[in-house]
This record gives sequence, structure tokens and C-alpha cells, in this order.
Amino acid sequence: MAEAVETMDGWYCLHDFRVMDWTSWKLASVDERQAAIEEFQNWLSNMEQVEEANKGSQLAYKIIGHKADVMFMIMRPTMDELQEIETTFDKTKLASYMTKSFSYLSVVELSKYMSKPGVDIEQKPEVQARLKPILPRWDYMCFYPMDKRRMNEDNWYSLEKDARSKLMYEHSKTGRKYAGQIKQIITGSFGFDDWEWGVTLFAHDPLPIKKLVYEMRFDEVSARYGEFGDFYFGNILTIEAASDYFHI
Ligand code: VOV
Repeated sequence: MAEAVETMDGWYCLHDFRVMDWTSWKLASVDERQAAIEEFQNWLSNMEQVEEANKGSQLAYKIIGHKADVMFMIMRPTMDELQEIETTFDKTKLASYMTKSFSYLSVVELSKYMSKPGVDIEQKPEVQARLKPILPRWDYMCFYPMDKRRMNEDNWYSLEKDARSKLMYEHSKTGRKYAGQIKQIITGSFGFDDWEWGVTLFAHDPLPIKKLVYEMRFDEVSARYGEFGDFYFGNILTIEAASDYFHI
């Protein structure tokens, strides 16, 4: 049996995708819409205080295309907090004009492929900062879930750990070419959701995201073992911009 790699796990993460019912939103009165927008802005700004206390992080995004209108990426130390935040939003006025189109539950994960045997790096401040990241206020975000294939001779989970480490090293070399252009947060979702990982990429410009995902397709770990779910792409929805975004 192949040896599993040890993982370090940080904040729990919910990607919560909603579709807006613009028709009923347009039929609502100006006062109703204004009250709903203000309530939404308060919901977001209340959570910012949690971020200032370094007890979690969250951002909202406008999703481009048919799959969703908005997405909230919410990270907290406990699953209970995620569940409470989701339900609190469900009870808002704005939520009554939305339906959930997709969600993804995971936990920030760093696998120990790159760490030296016998060296416990988990408590290092820089590792803790990656396990409990403050989400970058960068303009663009791409999310997609993925698996590592388990099929016949292309079974990632029956590869010896050394072989997997070598493939992950090649993977990281490709990723590092985009340092400064792209920040990635990989979240593990074994037992939490339908895929094995969530991939969330942040960038100041859309194109490096396409370039990175395309180039990674040629790395053996993605070429032979990568299986991907739906892709979601959007740009950041700040509290200030919410009025314009929802304005009719
Ligand atoms: C943006 C750049 C970038 C960089 C620098 C990077 C580096 C690294 C390192 C160093 C490591 C291992 C240690 C750790 O730190 O966890 C990983 C780990 C992982 N990655 Fe990665 N990855 C990137 C980016 C990046 C992308 C774009 C994808 C999606 C792949 C694609 O084809 O669409 C991805 C996937 C993963 C996954 C699923 C894992 C866990 C695999 C496992 O089996 O455990 N990743 N990744």
C-alpha cells in the first residue's frame, strides 16, 4: 500500500455560490432594495471585524457567466462558524432574492511533500499564515474543484510517495513561475464535499490564471492524474461596490 502524505490543515472554508432573481429584485420597492443592500453591507462589514482579530477571513465576488451571480468565500476556525454564517445570510432580505447554485466545503491544506523528514514546520509563523490566510483583496478569483485520478494504471493513490513527491515538485516549479502574479489557496475536501480539493486562485489580471492552468495541464501530475469540476471566475465585490452592483 502506498504511504499517504501528511497534511497540515488550517481554517475551514465555504465557497457559497448564489444566483440572483433579478426579476423579483426589480419588482421590489426602492426602500425594500435599499434596506436589503444596507443589511448585506452590514453583514459583510461585521465579518471584517473577525478578520481584524485574525479569527477568519472572507471575501465576496461577482461571478461572470450563467453559473452564479455572487460567491462568498468564507474561512473560519470551526465548521460551526461556517454553518452559522451561512444561515445568518440565508435569513437576510437579500438572500430571499437569491437561490444557492453551488457550494463547496473544504479546509485549507498544505501537504508535506516539500518538507524535510523529521522537521515539524507546522508551527512556523509563515506556515500558520498560509494555513489561516487573510484572503488577498486582488481583483480576480477563479475557483474549481479537482480530484487526483484513481483509474487503472493512472491511480495517484497507488503511486509510491517518492514518485508523488517528484511529480509535486515539478508542479510547484510551474506554480512558482507565477509568484507575484497569482496567489493560490488549496483546500482539502476529502469527506466534506464531492471532490478531493478546492483550488482558489487570486490575480490582479485574468490572463495569468489562464496561462497557469494551461501550463499546469502539461505537468504530469495534472496531465495524467488531474480531473476537474466546473470552473467559476469572478471579480471582487467590495462592501462599497455592493450598492452599485445591486442598484436598479
Ligand atoms: C499558483 C502557483 C502554485 C504553486 C506555487 C503551487 C505549489 C504547490 C506545492 C508546493 C504543493 C505541495 C505542498 C503544499 O504546499 O501543499 C502543492 C499542492 C497542491 N497543488 Fe499546487 N501550486 C500552485 C497552483 C496550483 C494549481 C493551479 C492547482 C490546480 C492544478 C491544475 O492542474 O489545475 C494546484 C493543485 C494542487 C493540489 C491539488 C495540491 C495538493 C496535492 C496533493 O496530492 O496533496 N496547485 N502546490
